[in-house]
Amino acid sequence: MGRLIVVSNRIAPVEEGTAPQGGLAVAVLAALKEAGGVWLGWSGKLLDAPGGAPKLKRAGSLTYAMLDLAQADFDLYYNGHANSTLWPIFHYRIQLAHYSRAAEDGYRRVNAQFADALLPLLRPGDRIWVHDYQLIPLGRLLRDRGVTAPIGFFLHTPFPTPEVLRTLPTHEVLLQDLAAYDVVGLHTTRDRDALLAAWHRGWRETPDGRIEIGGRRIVVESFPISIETEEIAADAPAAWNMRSAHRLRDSLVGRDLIIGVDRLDYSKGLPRRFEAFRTLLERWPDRRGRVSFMQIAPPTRGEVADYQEIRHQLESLAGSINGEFADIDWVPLRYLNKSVPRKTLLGFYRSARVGLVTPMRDGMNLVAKEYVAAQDPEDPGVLVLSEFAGAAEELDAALIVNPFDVERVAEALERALTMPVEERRDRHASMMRVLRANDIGHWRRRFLAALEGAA
Ligand SMILES: O=P(O)(O)OC[C@H]1O[C@H](O[C@H]2O[C@H](CO)[C@@H](O)[C@H](O)[C@H]2O)[C@H](O)[C@@H](O)[C@@H]1O
Ligand SMILES: O=c1ccn([C@@H]2O[C@H](COP(=O)(O)OP(=O)(O)O)[C@@H](O)[C@H]2O)c(=O)[nH]1
Repeated sequence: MGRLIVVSNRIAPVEEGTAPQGGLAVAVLAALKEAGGVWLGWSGKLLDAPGGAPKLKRAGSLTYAMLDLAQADFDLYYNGHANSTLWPIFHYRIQLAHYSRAAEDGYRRVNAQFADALLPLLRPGDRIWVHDYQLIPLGRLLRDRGVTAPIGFFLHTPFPTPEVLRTLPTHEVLLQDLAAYDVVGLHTTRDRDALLAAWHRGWRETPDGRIEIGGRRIVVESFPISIETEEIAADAPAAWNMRSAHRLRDSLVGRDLIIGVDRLDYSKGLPRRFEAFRTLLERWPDRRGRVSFMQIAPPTRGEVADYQEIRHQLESLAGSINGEFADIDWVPLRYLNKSVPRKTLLGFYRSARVGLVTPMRDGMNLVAKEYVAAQDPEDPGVLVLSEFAGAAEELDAALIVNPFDVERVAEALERALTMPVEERRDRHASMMRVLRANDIGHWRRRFLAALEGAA
């Protein structure tokens, strides 16, 4: 088996002993340690005139290749086309998409820089695994440069239905870019079906389940990303005993906790989620003084105007809910604009009676899975989950809600807060079966087996 070459916009912390954050980093690091190889990504540095070649750092059989970018290119590539055009369209927020040719040119220019940086690092027998919407053109750019190695692509966001995708003026180019890969992985069958529908009559399914398109046979499959289920379940009791978790529970003085953990992104449905909590307090006045909602929302992509806008909106909503309901000894909504270490989060999840995960659209949503895995199986909390999170396809034993229906979300919260322990245990056990069968190792092995098959 050859080396594995991973390319993603961000790479996991390079410092020795730093724990990787999030499913992607955990899975990619495990795969790279197993096979040896290279992880190419943006260095996190923006320079006036970057050198071109990535900085290399070796860690055993793994080489990190870190590419500096020019500030002007980064604005067009990351803040521009990736996060102001593709991200909103892929999350069905077409009114928020701001397409510009200049931004798309910048996006393609940076993808070409990634391709040029990767070429000298490749060896015969390598397999290449490209991640996410920031790098869709990369596979075709590598092919143009003569690379014949198998190249797989995994999309971490949803893939929109054809009518929504058509709002991207250059969607045909994007579809051709995707067809240049040997394996295209998506989170859910819904995303896979959307991609096949967008390719409309240009493909046919072969008897072995592959897709023949543009004279090539490729794999187009759903590979739902997951978490380190056993590790999280094993670590959660100790995390529950950490000082931070004790401080949280002490501050609750016996009140129930509802928890939300999301990047401060408009796709996560936070304004309606806050409104649902307000509705809970309005319709069930007994809940006042007896339940607290803690929303952890680290800021993200702060240079993009729509992210600044959602931040202002939430500050105003949090203020208005607390202003209306807070008492001298109770603040209903705790709204934190900071990131919390993942280990600490496990203790918080386990302390919360309800995990509230209500994105308007989300590729997967690992927080939903982490919340479940961190629960005490004897006295588990309840997951309230949006039907528009990829995780809902697997976690159907959660209380599934439509996040556009604020009243219903409030009703689900009330139901979760009053759910008998037997029902909570049953639902939890059912979700844990799914999370054990499809953990992060399973996800990685399935994708790599498909890529190996292409080789
Ligand atoms: O790199 P950023 O711009 O700071 O954003 C962080 C990541 O956000 C997105 O995450 C997605 O991947 C998760 C794991 O597959 C998935 O559960 C979630 O639903 C997605 O939103 C983005 O796709 C990544 O590229 C970003 O690095
Ligand atoms: O303050 C925070 C907020 C989030 N996370 C982690 O970031 C990841 C978020 O992944 P998810 O799929 O839920 O959403 P994304 O941010 O990738 O869209 C999860 O592993 C969280 O545990 C974290 O470590 N600290």
